[in-house]
Amino acid sequence: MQSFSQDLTSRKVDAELSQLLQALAQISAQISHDVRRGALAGILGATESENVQGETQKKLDVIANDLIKDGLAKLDLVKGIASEEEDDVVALNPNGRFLVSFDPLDGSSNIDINSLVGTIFSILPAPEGELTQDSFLQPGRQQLAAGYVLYGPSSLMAISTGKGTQLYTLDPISGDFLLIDDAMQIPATTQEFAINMSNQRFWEPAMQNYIADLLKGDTGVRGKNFNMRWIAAMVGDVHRVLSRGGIFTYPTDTKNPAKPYKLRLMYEANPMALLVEQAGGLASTGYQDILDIQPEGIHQRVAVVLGSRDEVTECLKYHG
Ligand SMILES: O=P(O)(O)OC[C@H]1O[C@](O)(COP(=O)(O)O)[C@@H](O)[C@@H]1O
Ligand SMILES: [Mg+2]
Ligand SMILES: [Mg+2]
Repeated sequence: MQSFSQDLTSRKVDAELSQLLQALAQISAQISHDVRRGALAGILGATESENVQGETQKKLDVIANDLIKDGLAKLDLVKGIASEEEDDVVALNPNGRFLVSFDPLDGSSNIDINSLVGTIFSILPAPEGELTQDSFLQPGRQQLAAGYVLYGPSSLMAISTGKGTQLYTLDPISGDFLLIDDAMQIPATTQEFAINMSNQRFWEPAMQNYIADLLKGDTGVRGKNFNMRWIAAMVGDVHRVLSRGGIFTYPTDTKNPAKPYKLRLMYEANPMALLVEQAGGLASTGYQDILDIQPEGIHQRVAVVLGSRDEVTECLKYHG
């Protein structure tokens, strides 16, 4: 099996981008090690602080954030970072070629129940001049690379540098990620959907009608039965979609009018959209391809509908 670094070389990935991706892989291996030790590594439970989005930070949110921030600071390649757990952008090397946005720990509510969590990241080219939030506000199509690491029964890493989506598994003995799928492909059709059904009454009519037709199964217009899954960690739900197909959505809702969307564009939706598109799937807000959105803020939230091409297309018909 090829190691991650061998695979990047054989794909002719730019040497510095490759170095940055390998650093992210190494840091993730460290996070994986801490996740695996659980209570023994002192990672469980909450801190006394909140992030800029008003969410209580879990200890592992902060530990993972600091591991990534400190690891990237050592590299000299990164001009700045934007993280779910940092209010503002953090400047690193003024001459760095890259910007990295990341969700250090996705699925925070799963940590204390020993369920799936992961890390999601997105790499953009660094514009000239002083680093500000504006430096990051580039549409997702500009991403040079994106990936996630899923800390599950085994730790897996999915990466795209814009030429397909590759999957690697962590060998916990050597600490290396090894290539296990060099071209992930999402089946175009599916009978599986993922949505937080408890928000049903708050969705807009388009989503209400689409899900209602899935629930009618072979007695309704879809003429087939659907199964439902919800891991409550986007990284786990998207990994399932990449592995065996499906549709995953966190749609617009009116539960909290000040917060109509849940998922963050820069470090959740954009990187996942690149991985999904590069594996033959679609990623939309319901009205626009996620990768075409012109971002307006580093912590901006968006509606997300992604997965199997034909099923996402079906869902988009309801949106008009
Ligand atoms: O609590 P809900 O409504 O099930 O939401 C789950 C969603 O929230 C998230 O956990 C948000 O991510 P964070 O844990 O990084 O804040 C997504 O990964 C997931 O899809
Ligand atoms: Mg998240
Ligand atoms: Mg998070």
